[in-house]
Amino acid sequence: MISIQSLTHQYQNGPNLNFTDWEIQDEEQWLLLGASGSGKSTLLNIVSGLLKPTSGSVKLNGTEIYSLSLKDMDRFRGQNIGIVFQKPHLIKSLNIYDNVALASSLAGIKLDKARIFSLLASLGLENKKRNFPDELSQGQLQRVSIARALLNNPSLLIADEPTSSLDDENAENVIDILTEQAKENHASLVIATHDKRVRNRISKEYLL
Ligand SMILES: Nc1ncnc2c1ncn2[C@@H]1O[C@H](COP(=O)(O)OP(=O)(O)OP(=O)(O)O)[C@@H](O)[C@H]1O
Repeated sequence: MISIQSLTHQYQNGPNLNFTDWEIQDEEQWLLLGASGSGKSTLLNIVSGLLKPTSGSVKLNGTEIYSLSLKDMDRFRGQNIGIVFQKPHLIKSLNIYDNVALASSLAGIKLDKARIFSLLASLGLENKKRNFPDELSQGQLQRVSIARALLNNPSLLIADEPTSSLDDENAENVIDILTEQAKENHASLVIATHDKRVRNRISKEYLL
């Protein structure tokens, strides 16, 4: 379970943002909606442990994440939160298998080869393990980043605008993949978007 309480963020030379309290139960799927500049990225960064809020609390499965040291926070994030960024951010000199595997070594988790193989297979990438990022399409790269986000069995999967640059068919595929993979991996899912195509697919909404 994830909860935010009395959360605020004051940017230096920027706005003071206040976030309504939010509880996400295990395996729930939510949309994070708001106009441009309303604070979606800020909230995602706070919830994923990347940006310390000015005040308030973020709890994930009973752990107050901003009470952790930076080192413990990095490890905690790697073990509990999977993030699919707008761009895949893969390492060009590593093949697809190694790019995904990196997520477990960074989180201090023992490499589980079988899990990498099964994730890549479930995302239609079993034939791309030995290829390099340059050799894949944008849609395939996005699926690699979903595999990487899921590798450590996170309890929370976060996706930031995953459909913004996709046509209708691919947007639908990515939503199917995210919702199905979250379910299969027993993770809660938060998708930040203003894409109307996504709004028809997930009913719970947090509005900024
Ligand atoms: N580092 C910063 N310093 C000062 N102000 C910032 C900083 N980062 C963001 N802001 C401001 O905080 C507000 C929220 O920004 P944020 O990026 O969270 O919005 P968003 O909802 O994700 O927007 P978009 O949909 O356009 O990506 C905006 O007014 C933005 O200008």
